Amino acid sequence: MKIALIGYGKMGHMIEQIALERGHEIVCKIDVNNQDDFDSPAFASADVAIEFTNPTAAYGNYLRAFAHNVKVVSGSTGWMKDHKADVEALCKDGKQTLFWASNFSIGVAIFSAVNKYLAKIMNQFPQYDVKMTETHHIHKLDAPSGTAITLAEDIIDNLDRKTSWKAGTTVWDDGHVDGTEDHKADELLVDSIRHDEVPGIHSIAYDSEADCITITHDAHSRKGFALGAVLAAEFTKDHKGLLTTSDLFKF
Ligand SMILES: NC(=O)C1=CN([C@@H]2O[C@H](COP(=O)(O)OP(=O)(O)OC[C@H]3O[C@@H](n4cnc5c(N)ncnc54)[C@H](OP(=O)(O)O)[C@@H]3O)[C@@H](O)[C@H]2O)C=CC1
Ligand SMILES: O=C(O)C1=N[C@H](C(=O)O)C[C@H](O)C1
Repeated sequence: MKIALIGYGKMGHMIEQIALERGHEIVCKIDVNNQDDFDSPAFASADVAIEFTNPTAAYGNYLRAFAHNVKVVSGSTGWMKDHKADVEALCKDGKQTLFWASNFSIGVAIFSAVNKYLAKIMNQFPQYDVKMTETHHIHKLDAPSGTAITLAEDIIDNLDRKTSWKAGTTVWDDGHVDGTEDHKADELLVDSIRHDEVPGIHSIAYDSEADCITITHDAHSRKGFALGAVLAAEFTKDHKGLLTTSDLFKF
């Protein structure tokens, strides 16, 4: 299939490599310096555009792709709080197509199922309090991570004693700490750590006086995210509307 890349940074490069290995053609690569290429015949010829940029650029990129009727697969995080409703309206009844996931790795899809199941079980055990910690590289622009927010929303949907999530502290490599651990009992605290070049670690801990149960997903590299994004693009070519990983990985 023909793929356009929007954003040619760490993820864009890895997606290109995996897409070529899987026999796809990269018809166009758009970065900050060649925005006019959105209006090129090469971009319009793409079956799907794969977008990995940043929290502020993502939504505008979707609009530019939709203007040329190009379907989008995107992993950019941090834009949902401002534009979730807009995107839902645009993709209603398959008018436009966006496959978005806060995390494309198969491992996180499995981890997410375990997270939901564990949260349900914990309704029977009020002695455990739950907390989440995510760790990423120091270049990351958003905190908490998109994956942490998705996992937190899944806990809130399944564990009666938590009704919302709250960003806790962000601890930096130099020891500097932003934010506060203050939170109400019904708020799920999500802490962040920004360290070196860590690709992404998400840990959920249920702590009681007697013991602690922790589940962790630890990405060894960005390869799993990139492979998932290419699998999503292959799926999106033949589907319409607002899509996500639960449409792709069914278990
Ligand atoms: N869902 C998932 O599985 C994953 C999601 N992510 C998310 O994907 C996003 C990108 O991550 P990553 O590749 O590591 O980040 P990078 O910073 O390495 O790459 C982003 C690229 O997008 C470019 N860019 C910025 N603005 C625009 C624009 N308007 N149009 C086109 N390109 C633009 C940047 O250029 P410049 O540097 O010049 O600004 C840079 O080359 C982040 O939001 C991250 O959270 C990351 C990994 C996995
Ligand atoms: O910025 C990153 O690198 C990552 N971002 C995503 C997120 O915010 O959850 C996914 C992954 O953890 C890497």
